[in-house]
Amino acid sequence: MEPAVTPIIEVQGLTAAYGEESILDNLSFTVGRGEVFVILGGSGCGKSTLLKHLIGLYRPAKGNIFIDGEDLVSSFGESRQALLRKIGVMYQNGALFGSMTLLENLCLPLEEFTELPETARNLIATMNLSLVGLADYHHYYPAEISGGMRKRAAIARAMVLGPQILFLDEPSAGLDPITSAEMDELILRLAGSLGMTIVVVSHELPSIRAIADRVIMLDKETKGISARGTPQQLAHSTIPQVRQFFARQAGN
Ligand SMILES: Nc1ncnc2c1ncn2[C@@H]1O[C@H](COP(=O)(O)OP(=O)(O)OP(=O)(O)O)[C@@H](O)[C@H]1O
Repeated sequence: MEPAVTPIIEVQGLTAAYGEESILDNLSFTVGRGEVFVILGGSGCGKSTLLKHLIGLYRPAKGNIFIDGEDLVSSFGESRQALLRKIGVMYQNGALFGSMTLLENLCLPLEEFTELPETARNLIATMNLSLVGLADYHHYYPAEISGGMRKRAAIARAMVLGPQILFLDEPSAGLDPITSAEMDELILRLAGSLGMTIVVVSHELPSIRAIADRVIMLDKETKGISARGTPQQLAHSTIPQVRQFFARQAGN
């Protein structure tokens, strides 16, 4: 028998609410190590809400989240900090500091969270910029580079502390098709070469088809997961709503 592999993320019975209003109800799923896992769904179905729970920004109304076998929900203090260090996040708008160069943006978390000397910090920051193809741009300010490059720089910053899991909120949003395809290639390269687990919130179906090992599709009506599986499985779903979602994009 194959040894059971602990999933890197395990969500059990997650209910998420803002005040009295529940947005997600009793969600359970796992993300395997090294997977590119996509959270998909229409506007307002709770994708960002789920992401914010997975990265520890919000605590669930009910349920458990295990990261690398450790309980995120009840963690606190130093062990919570250690757990959160396993996670890197790229927010939808990148959120780089405009007054700092790309290198300075990447050095900032290293200054804040490590005791490394400046030369080591610069080396790690430069290495991470190289990983996303921006080695030659380390002295540029965010406003001096394109939107796609800013997103790649934001991914490099999310990786600079060496997380095991990378969360990307809508990495292709607002990018033209070519730049979006380059973003897909980058995601596949990071997962393939570095073995990172990457959780992507997206509703860009061409991109989902290109990158996803597995997808969960959230449903606003039921507040649950309406479909789960590989993109190929979802394209042949017996649920018309899920099938239509994929078919619509295929016609574009
Ligand atoms: N901080 C908040 N307080 C109260 N309600 C919120 C808050 N954030 C989101 N919501 C509500 O929760 C629901 C889900 O929002 P969420 O942003 O998670 O959806 P989404 O799937 O990411 O949507 P989109 O694709 O449009 O970004 C929406 O009805 C939204 O209005």
